[in-house]
Parts: sequence; C-alpha cells; structure tokens
Amino acid sequence: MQQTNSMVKVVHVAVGVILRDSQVLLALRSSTQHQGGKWEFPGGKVEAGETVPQALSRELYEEIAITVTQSSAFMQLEYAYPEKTVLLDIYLVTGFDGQPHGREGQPLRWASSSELSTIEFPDANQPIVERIQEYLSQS
Ligand SMILES: Nc1nc2c([nH]c(=O)n2[C@H]2C[C@H](O)[C@@H](COP(=O)(O)OP(=O)(O)OP(=O)(O)O)O2)c(=O)[nH]1
Ligand SMILES: [Mg+2]
Repeated sequence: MQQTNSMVKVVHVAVGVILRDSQVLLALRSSTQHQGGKWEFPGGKVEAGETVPQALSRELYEEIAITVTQSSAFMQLEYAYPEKTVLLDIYLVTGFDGQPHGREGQPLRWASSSELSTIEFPDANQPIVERIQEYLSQS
C-alpha cells in the first residue's frame, strides 16, 4: 500500500532564530543526534499540552540557558527525512535575558547573514536560511 503523508507521524519542533546585532545564534548538534554534527537553530520537540511559544521558551532555557522575552512567529516548514517527518515551527527571538551557553556541552556560535551560506545545517533548513537572509537584508 502506498504510504500517504497522513499515515506518517510528524514530529512537531519549536525552533528559535535568536537575533542580536544582525547575527543569529547557532548550536552544534551532537554527533549522536538525528542530523548530528550539523549546526542548528536551538529548539526541540513540542510536548503534549504545550503551545509552541511555551515549548520554545522551555527548550531555550534547557539547552542554552536564556529566558525569552520577545518572540514572533516567523515560518513553518514540514520536511520528510527518510527516517522521520518534522514540522518545524520557527520563531524569531528578538529579546532574551541571560548569557547563552551550551548547557549540554554543545558549542554555540553567532553567525552573520553571509556566514549562514557557508555553514552546514540539517537538510530541512535551507528555506529557513534564505528567509533569514532576506529578513536581515531588510532590517
Ligand atoms: N532544534 C532544531 N531541530 C531541527 C532543526 N532542523 C531540523 O531538521 N531539526 C530536526 C532535527 C530533529 O529531528 C528535530 C528536533 O529535535 P531535537 O533533537 O532538537 O529535540 P529535543 O531538543 O526535544 O531533543 P531530545 O530531548 O529529543 O534529545 O528537528 C533546527 O534548525 N533546529
Ligand atoms: Mg533540541
């Protein structure tokens, strides 16, 4: 039987594009994770009963120790990896408290718009990178 999209479990992920001085904060996914060894926008899975902004705030506090004070919906993207399908719910984070650091030992870096073109992201991320570059060129 042909597998249709409705039969595939979709993993809902809250993703933060954290902005400061026209740069974006990235975290290195550990080699043991799905899409490991690539740079990501910090975030994680939305848990049952959570809104996306709640999941985003929780994940950014858990992963990089910041408290989100200002965010807005940016884009949504569904992407089918061979092993799973993800729905990335992407928010711009334009205000936060605290000094970001990788609480799980993961390296962090700030990247400028042009640097984003040279960094290896998970396969789903290309449209996100393009929209960020468009956004930064207008601001
Ligand atoms: N955080 C994040 N996840 C991404 C990006 N692009 C992308 O394809 N993903 C995928 C990879 C994973 O399959 C999924 C996110 O899962 P995750 O591993 O961050 O989830 P989590 O933080 O809840 O971690 P865990 O507790 O399951 O280990 O979304 C991205 O830019 N940021
Ligand atoms: Mg995560």
